[in-house]
Order: sequence, then structure tokens, then C-alpha cells
Amino acid sequence: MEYPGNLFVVAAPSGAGKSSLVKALLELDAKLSVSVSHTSRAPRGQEQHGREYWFVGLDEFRDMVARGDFFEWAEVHGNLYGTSRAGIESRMAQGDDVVLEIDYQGALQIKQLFPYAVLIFVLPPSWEELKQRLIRRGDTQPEVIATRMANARVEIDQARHFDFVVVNAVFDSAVFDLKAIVHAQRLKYAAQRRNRSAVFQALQLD
Ligand SMILES: Nc1ncnc2c1ncn2[C@@H]1O[C@H](COP(=O)(O)OP(=O)(O)OP(=O)(O)O)[C@@H](O)[C@H]1O
Ligand SMILES: Nc1nc2c(ncn2[C@@H]2O[C@H](COP(=O)(O)O)[C@@H](O)[C@H]2O)c(=O)[nH]1
Repeated sequence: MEYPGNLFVVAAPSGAGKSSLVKALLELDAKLSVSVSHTSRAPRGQEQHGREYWFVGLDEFRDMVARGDFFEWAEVHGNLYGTSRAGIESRMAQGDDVVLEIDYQGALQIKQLFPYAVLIFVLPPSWEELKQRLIRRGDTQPEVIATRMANARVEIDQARHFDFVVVNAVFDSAVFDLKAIVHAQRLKYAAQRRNRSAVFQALQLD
């Protein structure tokens, strides 16, 4: 499957900071938009339906799977998460650049479907810092933290399948790294299509 825009996938162990990084990236880049996933998990803290996620019941999620409504879906930390076709297909068809914040299982499904997708894996600077970020965010139930820390070891092992790895130690540096990847991909894509005006636009020369 191929659409005219770029597709970026950002994956990371829970708490490494991918949502915060993607939010900062979107504020710097008006041409990029994020996909809002569906999930069977309950809202956390101040999360709102349609903003962080589309929160649906397990039965509704399974019906969507059966209807083929998802580009990808996976079970992550005991809940179901998926990227709906309806959420991004029209934007991709228009040539918009879209970013997905999903886990490694979903990222690998997306790469199968869209080989031109750019897969970026975000690493925390250390195990201890990852745990502290989960605690500071308010994931205070010890079993939730234990599950996510245990899963992080499996997830990080998958970073080798990704196109880029970004370490989120100093927040602004990590945002800068993401911005550079997006910029480089746009230039590469425009040059491949021999689209002179798009190259100039990406270089801000026009
Ligand atoms: N570079 C950083 N330094 C310190 N704290 C950070 C940094 N980046 C993110 N954080 C904080 O770490 C916590 C987890 O970040 P965030 O919610 O963005 O992680 P996530 O990877 O999207 O997690 P999940 O996959 O569970 O949604 C938040 O409280 C965020 O403010
Ligand atoms: N495969 C998919 N994974 C997704 C999607 N949306 C989010 N996620 C992953 O879930 C974990 C946990 O998120 P949380 O909000 O419960 O902390 C997160 O790390 C993402 O990697 C999706 O659409 N597909």
C-alpha cells in the first residue's frame, strides 16, 4: 500500500517519553499530524475520549478487528490498542505526513503494510530513570509499574528492527533528533520523486 505523504512510527517502552516528544514535535511542525489510537483500556488521569485515545469496550474493539477496521492492532500490557483506517486514511491519501505512537508489534505490522514507513524507537537513558518517569507520571500501582518494566526489556530488544533509535535523556535534544529525522525523510522522499519544488520547500529555499 502506498500513499503520497510520509509515515512516521514512534515506538518506545511505556514511560520513555514518546507521547511527550511527539507532542513537542507537533508544536514545531504544522505539517505533521498524529493518529489517535483506539484502546480497550480505561482512561488514566485527565485523559479525554478522542484526544489521547478513542476509549472503547472490549467487545467494540473486537468487532472492529473482525470488520478489518484497523491497519494494525496489538495487545500491550494486557489491553488492546489499534490504529483505525478511518482515522488516518483520508489524511494519508491527501499527502499529509502522519505520525503513529504505537508499540513495536504494531510498528512491525505497519512496516509490512507500508514499507516506506520510517520506524523510530525511543530509548530511556536508564532503567532507573524509566521507572522514575512512570512513578512521576502517576502510574503508582506497583503491579502496573512492574508489568511495564518487565515488558520494557522485551520491547527494547526489538529496537534493532527500527530505522532510527533516539535516546530521550535531555528532552530538547531528543526533540531535535526527531525533527532532524522528519526533515531528512522529507528531503529524501522529495528527491526520490525528483520533485524540485518540494526539495526547495523542505530546505526552506523557496
Ligand atoms: N527527557 C525527559 N526527562 C524527564 N522526564 C521526561 C522526559 N521525557 C518525558 N518525561 C516524562 O516522563 C513521563 C512519561 O512520558 P510519556 O507519557 O510521554 O511516555 P510514553 O512513552 O508516551 O508512555 P506510554 O507509552 O505509556 O504512553 C511523563 O511524566 C513525561 O513528562
Ligand atoms: N500496537 C499499538 N500500540 C499502541 C497503540 N496506541 C498505543 N499503543 C502502545 O500502548 C502502550 C501503552 O500505552 P498507555 O497509553 O496505556 O500507557 C504504549 O506504550 C504504546 O506503545 C496502537 O494504536 N497500536
